[in-house]
Amino acid sequence: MTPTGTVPTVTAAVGSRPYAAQQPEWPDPAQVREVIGLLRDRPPLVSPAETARVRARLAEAATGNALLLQGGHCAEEFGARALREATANAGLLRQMATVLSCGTALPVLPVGRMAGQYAKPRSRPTETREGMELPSYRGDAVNAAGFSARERRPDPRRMVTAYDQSAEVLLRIRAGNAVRPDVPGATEAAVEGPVEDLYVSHEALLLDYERALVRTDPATGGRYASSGHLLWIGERTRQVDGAHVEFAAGVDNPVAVKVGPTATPDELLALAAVLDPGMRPGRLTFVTRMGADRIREVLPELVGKVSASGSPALWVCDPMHGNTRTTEDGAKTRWMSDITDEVRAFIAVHRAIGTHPGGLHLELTADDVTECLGGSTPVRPEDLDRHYTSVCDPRLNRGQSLDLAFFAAHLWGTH
Ligand SMILES: O=C[C@H](O)[C@H](O)COP(=O)(O)O
Ligand SMILES: C=C(OP(=O)(O)O)C(=O)O
Ligand SMILES: [Mn+2]
Repeated sequence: MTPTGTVPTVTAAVGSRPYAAQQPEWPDPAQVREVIGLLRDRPPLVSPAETARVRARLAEAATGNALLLQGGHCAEEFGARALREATANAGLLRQMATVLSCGTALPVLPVGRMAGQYAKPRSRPTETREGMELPSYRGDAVNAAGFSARERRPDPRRMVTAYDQSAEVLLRIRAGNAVRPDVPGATEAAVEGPVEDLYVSHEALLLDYERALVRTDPATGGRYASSGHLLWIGERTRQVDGAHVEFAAGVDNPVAVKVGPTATPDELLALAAVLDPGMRPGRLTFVTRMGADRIREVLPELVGKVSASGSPALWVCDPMHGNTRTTEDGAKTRWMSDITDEVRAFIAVHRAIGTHPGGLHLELTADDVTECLGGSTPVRPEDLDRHYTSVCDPRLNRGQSLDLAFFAAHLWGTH
């Protein structure tokens, strides 16, 4: 197996507007304008009060008094099956949060990669199979995963479906927040306990969609992104002078930035200055995704210099994206041993510096998939094609997710 590397895209300014990396090539600009108009008229998916609540909870994590548990699909899909999965995944995240909270004696904020995770950055603009070259799949908000010219053609009307599907997912999550059916023994009275309401997050990648859903907070007059509570900027679009950072700087939501092993302290200091000039705990999260083989070498200097600058950024570990490997058959996978090793190193680095290891960011599903390898009921290389359904990156299945929650609870509690 070979490691799958990532290289941040180089930006180039176009006119006075910052360059937006990783955007689809929409075939019909008039249709894009029409869709943007439709989205501008839709009600907000999340309220400013909810986003402010998430920010306050993240501020507690940033000051060492809570943890963030972010998780869900790499790429959500449209359709009824995905809605059932969203309910199951929300239940799994709540269970994991309970495990982590009991093991660490800290409140754990569960945040789904859900209700908006429909756009994907890709390493290559096209994909070639058996001599046929087509545009890469960029998430259900852009095109379809099937390998035909019709399915891969970017269709802006999919952004309206992304909005509608997000609204459906949110309905289910809100219902779960009210009754919490998936936490064993949970009753209305137990809601006071370690399980928090679940909120939603996604990568703010598709700027036509995100910009169309920016709303004004009637209480403050501020601008906020109404597409999700917590938005993040990916490793491939985190250029400090790029359009994604400009977008995030212009909204009041809590924002996160993915940070890979090629990041420099100066890049993170510049991002902190642009995204969190007021140094307000809860506003900015750095999600580090270094890879088990690089984290010990790369993370200490980044954390050391950013925290020495006075930035109150929350630090969270994504042990998935630096540990992707491709099998000889071309399937992307990840080993539980690499994932747990990166989490262990993440905690050790923060403990050594005296900063707070503030949580986890995971790709997972409650379904019994065979996409990541290992675990207490191990998935073996020969199992991979038995139930591999991800349209993008390999996810932990239910058992592997719970394994990781128990492992992390133990590590956080003892290190
Ligand atoms: O999360 C998704 C992937 O890491 C990202 O889209 C890159 O995947 P790719 O290398 O298959 O394009
Ligand atoms: C693309 C992703 O991550 P990253 O930007 O860290 O590569 C992702 O979270 O699916
Ligand atoms: Mn992914």
